[in-house]
Amino acid sequence: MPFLEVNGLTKAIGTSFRLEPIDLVQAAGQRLAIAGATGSGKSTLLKLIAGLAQPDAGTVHLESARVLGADEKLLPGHPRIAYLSQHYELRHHYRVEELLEYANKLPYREALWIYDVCRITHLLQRKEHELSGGEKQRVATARLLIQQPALLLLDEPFSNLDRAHKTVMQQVLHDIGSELGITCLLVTHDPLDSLSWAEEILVLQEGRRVQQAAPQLLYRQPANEYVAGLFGPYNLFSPGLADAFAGTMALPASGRKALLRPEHLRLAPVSEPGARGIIQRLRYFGAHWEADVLVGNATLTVHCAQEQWRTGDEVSVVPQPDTLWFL
Ligand SMILES: Nc1ncnc2c1ncn2[C@@H]1O[C@H](COP(=O)(O)OP(=O)(O)OP(=O)(O)O)[C@@H](O)[C@H]1O
Repeated sequence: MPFLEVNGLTKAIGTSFRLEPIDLVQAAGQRLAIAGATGSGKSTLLKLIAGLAQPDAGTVHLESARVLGADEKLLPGHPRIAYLSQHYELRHHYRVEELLEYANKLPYREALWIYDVCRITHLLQRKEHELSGGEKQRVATARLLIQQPALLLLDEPFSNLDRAHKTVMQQVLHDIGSELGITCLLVTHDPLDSLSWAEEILVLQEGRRVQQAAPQLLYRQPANEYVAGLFGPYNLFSPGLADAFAGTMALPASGRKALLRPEHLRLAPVSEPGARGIIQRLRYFGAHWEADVLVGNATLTVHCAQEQWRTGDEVSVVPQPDTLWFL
């Protein structure tokens, strides 16, 4: 049996939301993320996996043993599953070391290793109110890890973090898996935050599983527009425009809509074959520029590497080979 196995997990909340039967399998050590828009059911699914809510139907097994639902136990939860909520709490006025000692089941040297992995060793003497939000989150994570879980579930670990703290948390999560051997499963409304971490991402839309795949595949070959939008900007071509582009790439016409990311298009002089258009707007994003180009009655967004273009320029929009994705 796999490390974590979810079968037909279902839950209705009120009359307006229902988590449709969800199946999922996670191997030990596999870095898995669940992504979806606000209200798509991510937290509901995570709590069901943790045994903190009661499913209407379906089962969760961890290491071959069934995880009981919240109504089947006096104290909801599972000793081998740690759950880091978005609303974790640390006791006020205590030093970090005291907060951790209280929960620690490990010899001090082993605990110190976990504090290193969580990048909090330098914070041990600080009091709770002297920590930033990102530091508090890493202390809360360490407090869970010293209780020796096999599976760490994290609800939106990157929300409300600035870029620097987000990067540290991404490194911490990576090391929790690779150095401590603890399997992590996280949920996020912004899958871009976990692209570099996750080996696989399951996407939820209105309580349904719409796609599960490696991040590269989800990014380039999304199942629908909703998945495409979760992973950043995209151009949606009408069937007519898609077929025109397909022609420039020596692909057969399909009569279907197609999707292309802005970086899969480039601007070229009109002498190059492509779709003829006029630059309407240029935006600067540090590492690249982005141009809005009017092609027929569609506005395409195109990455451009240099500052060589001006608003009003007539250009050819050229797709990169093998990037057109038909929906
Ligand atoms: N206690 C509750 N009472 C009523 N409705 C709820 C409750 N908890 C969740 N819901 C509803 O269930 C749906 C799924 O909620 P859930 O928190 O699982 O979504 P989510 O994808 O985690 O969203 P977010 O990213 O905003 O946390 C939402 O429509 C939400 O409004």
